[in-house]
Parts: sequence; C-alpha cells; structure tokens
Amino acid sequence: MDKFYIQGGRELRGQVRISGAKNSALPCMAAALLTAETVTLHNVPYVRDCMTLRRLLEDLGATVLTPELHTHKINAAHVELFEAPYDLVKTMRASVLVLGPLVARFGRARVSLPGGCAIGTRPIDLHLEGLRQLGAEISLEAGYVVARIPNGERLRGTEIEFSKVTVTGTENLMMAATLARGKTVLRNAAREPEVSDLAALLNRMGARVRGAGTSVIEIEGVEALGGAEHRIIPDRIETGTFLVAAAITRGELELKDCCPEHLTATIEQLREVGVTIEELDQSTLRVAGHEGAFIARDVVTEPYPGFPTDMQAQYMALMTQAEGEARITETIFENRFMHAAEMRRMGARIEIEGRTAIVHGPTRLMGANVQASDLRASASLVLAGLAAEGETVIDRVYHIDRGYERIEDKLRAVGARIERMR
Ligand SMILES: CC(=O)N[C@H]1[C@@H](OP(=O)(O)OP(=O)(O)OC[C@H]2O[C@@H](n3ccc(=O)[nH]c3=O)[C@H](O)[C@@H]2O)O[C@H](CO)[C@@H](O)[C@@H]1O
Ligand SMILES: C=C(OP(=O)(O)O)C(=O)O
Repeated sequence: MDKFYIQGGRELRGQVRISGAKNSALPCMAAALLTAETVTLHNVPYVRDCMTLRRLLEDLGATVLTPELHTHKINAAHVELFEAPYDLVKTMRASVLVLGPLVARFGRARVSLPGGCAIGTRPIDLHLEGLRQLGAEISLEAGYVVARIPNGERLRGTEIEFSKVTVTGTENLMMAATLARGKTVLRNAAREPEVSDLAALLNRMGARVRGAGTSVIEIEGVEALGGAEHRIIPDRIETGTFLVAAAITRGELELKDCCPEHLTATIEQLREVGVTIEELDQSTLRVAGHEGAFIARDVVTEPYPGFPTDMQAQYMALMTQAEGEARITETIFENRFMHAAEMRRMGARIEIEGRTAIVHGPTRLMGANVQASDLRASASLVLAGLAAEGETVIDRVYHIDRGYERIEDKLRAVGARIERMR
C-alpha cells in the first residue's frame, strides 16, 4: 500500500493548475448512458474514481476512448449489461449514479447497495423513493437494488420533494427525468455547482432542464437524447485544499484554472481567519498565509452555497495553527471526524462533542505516522504534515488518489518535500 513521506516546514510558492471536478465528471460520465450517441467530456480529472467509473461503463458495454489524458469520448450505443456489481460500488459510492440513466433508457438496472463508508451510513433511500415516484418498481435482492419500469413503459414525470438535500440523489433523478414522459419538478434539490454542470451537459444532449443551481429544478422529458461535447468545471474542493496548503505553510500560491465563484463560502471563511486571498481574474486566485497566528473561527458545514463538508477536514488542519478555540460543526455526515484523532497524534488539541470538533490552537505540529481514513481526511493529513516539524508518514493514501490528481507532484512543484513510497 502506498504511503506519503512528508518533510514539513517548507513554504509553498508558485503556481498550481486546478484539475476538473471529480464530483462533476462522475455524473457527467454516467449521463453518457442516456444516449446512443457519443458524449465527449474534456477536463476529466485523472483520478481513481473516474477510472473506476470508466471501468464500470465499459463493463456495461460502452466504449470509452481517451484521445488525451483528460478527454473521454463515451459511446453507450451497445449496452449489454445493466448491473453495477458490489466489487466496484464498494470502492466508489458514486457508481450509484448509473442507476437513474440505466432505468430511464433501458427500463431496468441492478445496482449494488453502497452501504456505509468511513464518513457515515449514507443511505440512498431518497434516490430510490424518487425513482419509485417516477414509476419504477424497486426491490432489494441480495444486497442489490433491482429497478425496472413495468410493461416496458417509460418513466412518468412527477413532482418530487426531497426531505433532505442530496447531491447525487438530485443528479440521479434529474438524469432519469430527462427521458420520462412529461414534466418532473424536483423540490429542495441540491444547488451544488456540480448539479448545474450536469444540467448544462444534459441540455447540450437535448434535454430540457431548467432551474439547476436553485432548489427547484424542472425537467421536461424528451423522447431521446443525442451526443454532446462538454468541459467539466474546475474542482472547487481541490482549489480549497490548495488555498489551505498555501496558508498553513505561510507560503504564496497562484491557483490557475479554478472558479472562485464556486468557493464563496470557503474564501470568506479563510479571509476571516486571516488568510489573504485575491481574485486575479475569473479563473485565478492568489493566496498568501501571513507570519503571525491565524484567528480561530467557528464553522458549520452546510449544503451549497454554505461551507462544504468536503472542506471540513482541511479547515480543521488550519485551525490547529490558529489562535483561540474553533468549533467545527459537521451537519452533513455523522462520522466525519476520523482525521481529528490522527491530528492529535501530531500534537493537535482537538475534542469531539457530538457533531462538533473543538480545536484549541495554535499548537506546534510534530511529524508522526498517521493513517488516512477517507478522501478529505487524507488531504487534511497532508496539510498537517506540510505544516509539521519533521517527518510525517501517511498510510493508505489510496484514499487520496480517489479524488486528487497527482497531488504529490503538484505539491512538489511548488516546494513541498513529499514522496510516494510503494
Ligand atoms: C460523488 C459526490 O458528488 N459526492 C459528494 C456528494 O455525496 P452524496 O451525494 O453521497 O451526499 P448527499 O448529498 O446525498 O448526502 C447528504 C446527506 O443526505 C443523506 N442522504 C442522502 C441520500 C439519501 O438517499 N438519503 C440520505 O439520508 C446522507 O446520508 C447525508 O447525510 O455530496 C456530499 C455532500 O456535499 C459530498 O460530501 C460528496 O463529496
Ligand atoms: C465524500 C466524497 O466523495 P464520495 O461521495 O464519492 O464518497 C468527497 O469527494 O469528499
């Protein structure tokens, strides 16, 4: 299993190019199942989750060509299998995104239930309830969701109100509704930029989706969708992670090809703490950490446009370097503080009270052997390692490879001492 060796205490300086958003590329790749024509996606990040989804699409019978590293040409004209097997779904929950498209286009799908993961129980009941409301019959058989449309019919448009905001739930139902008969209205829909990006792709494919980016999305079903070409938006969580990397090392970075507009809450929060962030243009940010201590500030994670749960762990790393007490409240996932115990091993002072982590800072972090438990927890440990004195060894970095493209190369190019060992 790969490990990262980090020698901390180096300021990061230079430019970093931000990759495409994993959480947008995944639903966009799944959307290619909705048509027999080719969907070309540019700016797909070279991360393990996208490779896993590619494999799943190929197993289903689609062809995926990559004329360039970040371009995927997906053709799902000859889908022969309608199943996402346990072995793939357990490595990547987002595999469930094939459910909506398969049912909508082929009238059937068999997808392994993802089960829980390191950050929470993560049920998919809202995806399934929504598909039922669209007319699919759903049963659970031996750990699999089996969905079909009775009598070879099509899905039927309807009104669906989510009892909780769900990102992939919104995406799954939005995709399914594009081929339904009549109009679907999704209420209390997720407003994440990745949902809007998927809607933009679907509309290019001939779908009629309005309101993505707001909490009410209307989808007028069409008979069939066609091919399209689309560029995936920049990854706002990778961007946020590098903002913290510059700050925590007291360095200065220029982040290219990002989308500051999608990071309003993160940027505001970091500015309050004392990080200097300038928007040089619509796709470039300059970030600098200052000499003295940062100021501890509380934060509560929320669905977009609030402060993202996917930045909570990285923010915690920064708070270990801030003056005072920061209360970090996680409202999205019930078990997303695994990194706290690892940071404590590096000298951080963090207590957990229910859904709130209380960080007392500043503390001097010392390099240690730590374990990554999930994607963003790994990122936060890398950040802590960059700020720590001495050597940090991070085990199980396969978690980070799920969602960060060559993070060690990007960090090394701006001055970090980080090596991957097999
Ligand atoms: C691939 C992808 O885009 N992943 C993101 C997506 O995950 P994902 O789409 O899985 O997260 P959701 O938005 O669905 O989850 C939000 C909350 O709703 C609950 N829930 C969700 C669905 C459901 O059917 N029933 C239910 O109770 C979840 O357990 C969680 O407590 O949004 C999360 C929240 O911003 C991010 O952290 C993930 O990075
Ligand atoms: C939690 C994440 O991903 P997933 O939903 O795929 O587990 C993430 O991107 O931080």
